[in-house]
Amino acid sequence: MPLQVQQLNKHYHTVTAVNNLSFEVNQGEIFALLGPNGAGKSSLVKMLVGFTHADSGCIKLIDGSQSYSQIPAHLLGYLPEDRGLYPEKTLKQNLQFFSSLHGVSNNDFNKRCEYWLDKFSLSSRINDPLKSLSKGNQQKVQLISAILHEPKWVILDEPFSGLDPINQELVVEFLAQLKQQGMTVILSAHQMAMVEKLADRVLLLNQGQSVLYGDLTNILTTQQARVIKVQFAEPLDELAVNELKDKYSVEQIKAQQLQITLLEEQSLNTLLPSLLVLGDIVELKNQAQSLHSLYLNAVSEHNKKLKQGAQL
Ligand SMILES: Nc1ncnc2c1ncn2[C@@H]1O[C@H](COP(=O)(O)OP(=O)(O)OP(=O)(O)O)[C@@H](O)[C@H]1O
Repeated sequence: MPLQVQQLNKHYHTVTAVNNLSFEVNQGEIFALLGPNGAGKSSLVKMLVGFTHADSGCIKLIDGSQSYSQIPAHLLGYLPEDRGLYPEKTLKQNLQFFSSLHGVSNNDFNKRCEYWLDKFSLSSRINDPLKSLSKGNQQKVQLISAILHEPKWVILDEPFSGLDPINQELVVEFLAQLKQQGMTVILSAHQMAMVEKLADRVLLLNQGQSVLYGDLTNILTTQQARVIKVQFAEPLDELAVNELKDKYSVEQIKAQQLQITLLEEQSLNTLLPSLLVLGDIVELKNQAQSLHSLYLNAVSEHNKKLKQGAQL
């Protein structure tokens, strides 16, 4: 396992940014860090790249026979939260500067620069000052600057931010291509539709804690089995529905239709008798879940648990 994070903690004064976090990133995968604003994603990324240090816990990266306590600069391509290129310099000068820091030869630089600028439809702007580009196009140049040296590990903090849907799709292709070339990609993002297309595995953070973690396809399939849509023959009695709401997470979609999300400790077997009391069932089926709705549910459940814990 090339990257292992164990029981990591990071505090800023009274704020716990990362709370007892453990996870692993497999070589060659696209690993998505998700979570609401302030969940701790950037704090975690800064520790992974060695910009800040954990208060406790450990990070272990294995590369061949070497072991590191962060992702070392020579293996890393990094798109930081605070973007930092030189606005007065041309696209080529910016890209050349970052490549030279990593010792990329002129020949390799020219080939890769031409290739990626073409991919992002920026070839005609190569000699323009960066500041003359739109914000989104500047972001694309910054993405290219992070990978021109073809690092083994790529960490991208919000690569989709500020991009229109067409350019978001281009970044999806860009990331898929990095994976194809054998790079391991860790990205933080708020665009669940993009993450769903791309990510092999995800870690959803809320208030510094892990809320969902694992293989994305498995998570979506498991969750689909937990969300049940039930169609009744007759409109439902309000009091009876409220009683069901005391025991289950229930959303009344129409007068004759409910959607129930089962918690981990609940099952369809125990739910069924409570449903039959409500009336005749016409149809009962699993509801496909998007990562977006899964994210909202998981964060909301976690916030409820934290609130209940605080009240005890
Ligand atoms: N340098 C700092 N000093 C004090 N508090 C900080 C610092 N950096 C982060 N925090 C706090 O740590 C928590 C986690 O912040 P972080 O930036 O890691 O979240 P995030 O998930 O990256 O958020 P976003 O999606 O908005 O970028 C927040 O409460 C934030 O205010």
